[in-house]
Amino acid sequence: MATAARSLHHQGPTPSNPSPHRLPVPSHLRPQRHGCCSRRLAASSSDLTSFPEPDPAPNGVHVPWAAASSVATAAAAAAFDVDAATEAELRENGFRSTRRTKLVCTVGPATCGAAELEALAVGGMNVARVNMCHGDREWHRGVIRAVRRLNDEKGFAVAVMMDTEGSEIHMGDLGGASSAKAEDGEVWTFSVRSSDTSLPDRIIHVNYDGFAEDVKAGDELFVDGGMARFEVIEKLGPDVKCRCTDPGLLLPRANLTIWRDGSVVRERNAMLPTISSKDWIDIDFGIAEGVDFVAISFVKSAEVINHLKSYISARSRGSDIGVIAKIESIDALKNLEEIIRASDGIMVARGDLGAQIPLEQVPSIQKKIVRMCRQLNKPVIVASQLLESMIEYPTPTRAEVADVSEAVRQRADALMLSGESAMGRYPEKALSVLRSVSLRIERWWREEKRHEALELQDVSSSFSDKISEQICNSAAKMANNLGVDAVFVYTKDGYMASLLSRCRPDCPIFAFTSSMSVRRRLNLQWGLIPFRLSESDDMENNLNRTFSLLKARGMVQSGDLVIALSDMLQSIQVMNVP
Ligand SMILES: Nc1ncnc2c1ncn2[C@@H]1O[C@H](COP(=O)(O)OP(=O)(O)OP(=O)(O)O)[C@@H](O)[C@H]1O
Ligand SMILES: CC(=O)C(=O)O
Ligand SMILES: [K+]
Ligand SMILES: [Mg+2]
Repeated sequence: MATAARSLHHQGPTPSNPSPHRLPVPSHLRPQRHGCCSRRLAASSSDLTSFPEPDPAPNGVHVPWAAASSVATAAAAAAFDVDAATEAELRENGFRSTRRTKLVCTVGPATCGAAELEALAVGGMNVARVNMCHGDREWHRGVIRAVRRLNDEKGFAVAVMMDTEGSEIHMGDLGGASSAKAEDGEVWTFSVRSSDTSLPDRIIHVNYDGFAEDVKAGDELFVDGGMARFEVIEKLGPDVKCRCTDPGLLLPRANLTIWRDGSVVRERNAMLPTISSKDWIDIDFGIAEGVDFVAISFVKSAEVINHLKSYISARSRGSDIGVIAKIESIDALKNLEEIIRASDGIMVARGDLGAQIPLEQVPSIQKKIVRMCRQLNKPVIVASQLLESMIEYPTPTRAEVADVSEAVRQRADALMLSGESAMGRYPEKALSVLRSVSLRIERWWREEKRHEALELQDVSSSFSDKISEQICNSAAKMANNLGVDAVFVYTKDGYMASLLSRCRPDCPIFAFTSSMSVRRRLNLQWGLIPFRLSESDDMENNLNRTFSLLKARGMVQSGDLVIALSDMLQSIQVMNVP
């Protein structure tokens, strides 16, 4: 592992001893389209200290939570938070119609400004993802802090996910060019020689030292899973000459996959560590900045997830960070179940997955992973190319809408935008397509009463957790049979809320927790509306307080039928809101 690790061009500390030093900041990685975010961030705070009145027509309109009408409510509400976008949705449509599928947006140059981030939050972004493959440290810091500021000042609860670069083989950055076109029959050179200056025409830098050793004449080279294809014709020391067989656009830092006789070549590159030296430094950075999730690229086994989880718990005392395993390699598929069990959530990273296995296998594998995650009670994100054409165009293709619908129908916890929100022309429109398609399919599901035949296996290990699980399974059944308006769950660590989410009940789940970080993490899970509430030990008191706070803000009404659960008491109650 150590030798392989060193052959990637990100030199740094070893995983067991990551040093806090910062990597140099390559200027070519700075975002191009919207320029410097930090400048915008600095200007945004002054106008937010007063709380405007609630907006009566809140769809898509910012409604600060503290807009509650009376002083008394404001004082009581100090111990109570709900996401401003959710509150708007609840008031407009009633809570039965809230969106259950969660939305993750990759932030990039098109969306890193404070105004663009706020527009995404208003549009329903539950999690903001930053990809450590792109952008520099200051840029990432600016985005993470801007999201935090948005949460603090405007009442959102957007979680932040940091996605590691991983030891993937990728091209360099094209010497600053935004793209390069490879034409049919052209000969290009892929070289491990690095160069600080821009490279001559048709020479592409590759970040992995073993590249020339791994390839053979006759191999196929896939750029970004097939955006362009080359055939290896000759090796000359560190240079590999290739002929373009499928013309296409080469983007900076595009991934490279080597294919031989119909399958992916995994030679020395199979030995590369899942978490590279640079990744460990990025993870330290993520811990320091208090991100909510770390997504690990190209996970091969459960071991690395376990290692990372103990690393994080040793380093980040108190604050817990969820570890998401990205399924995007053949090895991950071989060890799927143990990886899911070890992690706090899964991403079906269809981009790279589709470069490692035949494309026609991706849909069935997605379905299998989504199902397995539900069985094992782990949130699952379906990612990549959901609305790819919206990078360029303001409307999606019919095929894309069908793909999004299918992921919602499979009842994945979350859908993710990549390039659509990071560097596309229509980030907000793309998000609104995800939102409206999700709402439509979810409603269809409820109206048709298509309760799936999925028999949930037992998943909890301790006896106490088993009790919670039985309570949740029963509560979800009761909720559907009685047609209740909502299930309330009072939860310390979020586990009971996740067990309820797993049942995918017809009604929404109001999850109350006293922890801000638990609340943000619950934002990734299907059907949960996370609230922060400083709870007392007295359940009766909690309930009465919740009812009056929710009523004061127009989020429930007298007579609404509710099932209330508590993980502390392991209780279940059915009642009408007084
Ligand atoms: N911080 C950023 N700065 C500049 N461009 C970005 C940034 N984040 C994303 N992008 C652009 O958006 C595209 C899609 O983003 P995405 O995060 O899905 O990356 P990716 O490179 O396809 O890799 P991965 O497999 O890690 O998801 C990228 O290829 C890149 O062009
Ligand atoms: C999201 C990601 O990493 C992929 O699709 O490859
Ligand atoms: K990544
Ligand atoms: Mg990937």
